[in-house]
Amino acid sequence: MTHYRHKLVCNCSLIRASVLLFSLLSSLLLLHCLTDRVSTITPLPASLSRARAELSSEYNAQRTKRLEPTHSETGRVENGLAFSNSPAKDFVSPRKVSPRFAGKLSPLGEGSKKLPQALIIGVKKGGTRALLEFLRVHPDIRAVGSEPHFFDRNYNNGLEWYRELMPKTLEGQITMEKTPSYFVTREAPARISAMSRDTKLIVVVRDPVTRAISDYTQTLSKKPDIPSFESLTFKNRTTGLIDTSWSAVQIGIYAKHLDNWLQHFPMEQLLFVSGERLISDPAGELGRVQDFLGLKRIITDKHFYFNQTKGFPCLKKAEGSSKPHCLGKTKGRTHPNIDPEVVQRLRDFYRPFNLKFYQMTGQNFGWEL
Ligand SMILES: Nc1ncnc2c1ncn2[C@@H]1O[C@H](COP(=O)(O)OS(=O)(=O)O)[C@@H](OP(=O)(O)O)[C@H]1O
Repeated sequence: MTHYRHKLVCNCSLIRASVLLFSLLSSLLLLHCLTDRVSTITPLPASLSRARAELSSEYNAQRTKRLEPTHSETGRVENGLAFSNSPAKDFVSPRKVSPRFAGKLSPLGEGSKKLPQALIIGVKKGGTRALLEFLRVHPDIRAVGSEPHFFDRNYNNGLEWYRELMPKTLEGQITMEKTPSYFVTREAPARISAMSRDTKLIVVVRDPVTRAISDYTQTLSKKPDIPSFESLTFKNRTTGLIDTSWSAVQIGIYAKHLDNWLQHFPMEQLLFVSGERLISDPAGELGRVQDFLGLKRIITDKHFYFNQTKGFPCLKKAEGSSKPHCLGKTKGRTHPNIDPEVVQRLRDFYRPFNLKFYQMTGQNFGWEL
């Protein structure tokens, strides 16, 4: 009996020792794995990366807010382009990140800066800021907040300079930027094609007459002493000859500008977004854009509400935020009243170009002709 009890005690100690040894080994193994995870960050499979990206979306938005330069009236960069999207100093362990602090740029700073695969190339005052802000809600899109003006003003800085401006992206995410002046820049198509022949190009177009008035309203807000819209429209008011060298008029000759792009890109690589429908049916236009970019239709009706005070659709939640977000007060300015005769003269001027543009794009934009 004593012998049996002794044997039982021995067995129990042996089992206890084995359990202890096993748990010690498991802890060591776990520690090793964790160390390995931090020192060598291997890219995650696309689906996992995306899931993580979605989880960390707010974190990124908060960072982006801190890092992005402020925009001028025109949405142009005021404090230079050299801002960074590199990981914040206030490192947050991914396991500690609550969904509230999620971001497409993971707190580990994963991903890499890539040249854009898609660009919003125009048109000025078409609604380009609204489109970009709406698109940024998509977890598979990462965009530069400012306008880089690389293919017009900053081309001599080189592609590496341009790439440095881009936010980091994970596998499967699309890098984007918007610079509305590209559409009217003669050299832009060849330069973009030299970067990549596969670049997807998005153009937000708006009735050229309203666009011209919007353009003028913007200039007037900065230089209140400029001549009237009516006098700037004409080379000679008595003969009624339109001044096509005035940029406010020139930009709206869409067919002419498009012709230049078609020398370098096939039509399938261009998408035309209606600036008017972007206001009346933002989800509808965003659906087309997501399809064009080969993305899942994530941005839908549920993301928008119509803000009566602003008079425009706004986001229920901006990228990574839980708060409603409308564009700033430089978007949706009140236009001055323009002499109806001048407006009519401009409509007559644009009619043939608009018809040509409808024909080229195979889309009827419904502008008053
Ligand atoms: N959701 C929403 N909120 C506010 N504004 C909106 C929106 N959607 C389109 N728009 C129209 O966008 C026009 C400005 O166009 P852009 O952003 O392309 O201007 S810019 O070229 O970047 O300066 C701006 O032109 P104006 O109304 O003349 O100010 C707006 O009509």
